[in-house]
Amino acid sequence: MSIELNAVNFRYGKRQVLHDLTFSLTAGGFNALLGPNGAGKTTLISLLTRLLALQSGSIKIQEDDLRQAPRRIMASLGVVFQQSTLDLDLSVLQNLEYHGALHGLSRQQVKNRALEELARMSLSDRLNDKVRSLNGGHRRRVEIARALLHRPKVLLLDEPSVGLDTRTRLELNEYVRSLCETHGLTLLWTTHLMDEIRPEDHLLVLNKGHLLFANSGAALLSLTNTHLLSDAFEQITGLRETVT
Ligand SMILES: Nc1ncnc2c1ncn2[C@@H]1O[C@H](COP(=O)(O)OP(=O)(O)OP(=O)(O)O)[C@@H](O)[C@H]1O
Repeated sequence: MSIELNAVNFRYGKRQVLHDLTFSLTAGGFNALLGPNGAGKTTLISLLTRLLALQSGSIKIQEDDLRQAPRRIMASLGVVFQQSTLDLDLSVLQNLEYHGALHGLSRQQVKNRALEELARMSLSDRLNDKVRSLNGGHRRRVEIARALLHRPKVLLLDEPSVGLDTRTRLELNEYVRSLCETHGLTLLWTTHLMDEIRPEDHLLVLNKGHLLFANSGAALLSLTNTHLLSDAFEQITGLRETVT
């Protein structure tokens, strides 16, 4: 499913934090939104999910304008926010049931779909466990399963690997990539960590609200005449990569 932004600007009060953003995402593929802290990644996700209202410019998802067809667009989006929104004292299934109900799914549908997604993650046996008992990587996977319950065409993930150790981060990244193939999803993964990115990915590099680059990782390597994406990122943003 294609996503296109055209001349999007955004201000918090008088402070402009997104500047004239025009780009599109590769349909059915892994798109990486890269940028250091404060670049505007979360603001952009908030506009796409309508948590913030668009002030100027337009966002189109598969020919639908976000302002004109918000319901249809929201039904086609799945979102994993930067801060976890799971209730730790509810079971995995209970966390999913509420979300399913919001999307008009019956309990049985939720259970079937939840089992389907959790099986893919080898977590079927944790359906009735409290989320509190899961490790960080598994909690993130449960959030992804929840975001996929209503079978969206687009999955937006806002820095999903924050707080995870390197191995868990990379496993999660690998898993999400496999979803592009199994679900035909258009994926937007935001991060500031270059080891989560591959040369074949479509990259959008944002810094201080300006789009610095929009093309493949391989094109970024060629543009900066470097061999490592981390060096290329450093060169284009003028910043060293920060690991949190
Ligand atoms: N509610 C707000 N009011 C005022 N300024 C804000 C607000 N939210 C974010 N900002 C500012 O907007 C800019 C972009 O922030 P945003 O959170 O979108 O960036 P980000 O790339 O997601 O950063 P991070 O990686 O730290 O989450 C920053 O300068 C931030 O301080």
